[in-house]
Amino acid sequence: MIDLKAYGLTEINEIPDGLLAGRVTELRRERFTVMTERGEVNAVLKGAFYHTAETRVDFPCVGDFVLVRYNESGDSLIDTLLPRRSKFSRADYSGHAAGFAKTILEQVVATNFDYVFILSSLNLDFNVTRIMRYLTQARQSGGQPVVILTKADLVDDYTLPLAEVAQSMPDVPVHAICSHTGMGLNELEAYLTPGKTVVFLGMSGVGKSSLLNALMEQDVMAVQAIREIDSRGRHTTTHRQLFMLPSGAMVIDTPGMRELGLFDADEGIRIGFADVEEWFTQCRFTDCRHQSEPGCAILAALAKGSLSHERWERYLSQQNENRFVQDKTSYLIEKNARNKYTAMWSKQTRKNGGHKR
Ligand SMILES: Nc1nc2c(ncn2[C@@H]2O[C@H](COP(=O)(O)OP(=O)(O)OP(=O)(O)O)[C@@H](O)[C@H]2O)c(=O)[nH]1
Ligand SMILES: [Zn+2]
Repeated sequence: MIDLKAYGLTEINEIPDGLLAGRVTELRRERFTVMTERGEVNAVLKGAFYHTAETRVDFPCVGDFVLVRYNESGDSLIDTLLPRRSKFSRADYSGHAAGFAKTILEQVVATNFDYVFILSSLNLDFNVTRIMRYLTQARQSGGQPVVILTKADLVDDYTLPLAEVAQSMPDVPVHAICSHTGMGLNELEAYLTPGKTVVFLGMSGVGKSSLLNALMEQDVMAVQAIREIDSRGRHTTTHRQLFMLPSGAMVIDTPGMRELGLFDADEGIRIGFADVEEWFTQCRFTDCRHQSEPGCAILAALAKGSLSHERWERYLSQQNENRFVQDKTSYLIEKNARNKYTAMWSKQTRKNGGHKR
């Protein structure tokens, strides 16, 4: 018998006959893995979910507590979604579920977590404003925010950024860690107690997989460098989405949670490149692609030298990854613009005898 308290189930009213309480540990398409007191079961939703759900918000996701009708010889049936104490959701434009949902505006990506670890890297792109924006998001989710400054080994002195965060958000705990050496991980033990659940929020590359691996004491997630080499995708070792740590705490890591980080990266770019985006307001056409349009303020600024080529290129490439996640069409338009621009510029550079202007 598995005690579901270990999985974070706190209170439960009387369970109707024939049903078992459980927690969703994995979700792929419409197939669920649910941990129950009888162990892990495969489950699908009972039909009523599809008939009565207004939006996908009403569908169970990873982290949810549910009641299942246990089936010994096949799929169990998820009968009831229990109330959530916290959740993260994202806008969903996929339309996959259009057949049974009227409006798909929100897709829940993780629920019933106790802590939101806001990860931010101490090297290059350390940015307190961005951390504050994540903090707002974390507070709205219902989880308790904790700021984690990663890659402490890459800076000479992390006490300054640490103090800066502490001063800007006095009521939020902040810790500096290094997942490679294990430095600072002991400070996280206070949160990672049995039955507690954590989610990680933060931009791509801040070290979410690395921290998860360090806490799991084994490689359950491929970190970026490895991923590029074997190109087999993110989940090389396991497809688990709710991880039980050796400490008895759990980490929810769903693709949707990772996308939240990317969405926010867009705002980070907007702030970091406000000077570039300022030019857009001066283009003659509001839908200017800044390629060859007449009256394009970007092209004019580039020609005059009031906007440097390097900065424009950096802006375009930073938009890149983020766009791809948000909207594949605009990503392709952007990519096209970038290629054209690079080709044009290198032609020009060659004309100038190899010197970039
Ligand atoms: N020096 C140093 N590098 C680190 C540390 N943690 C992570 N990294 C490196 O940072 C890169 C990104 O790490 P990941 O753990 O894949 O980052 P992520 O947040 O999971 O990225 P996404 O999967 O894109 O969301 C990798 O090259 C890691 O080796 C650290 O503590 N110190
Ligand atoms: Zn323009």
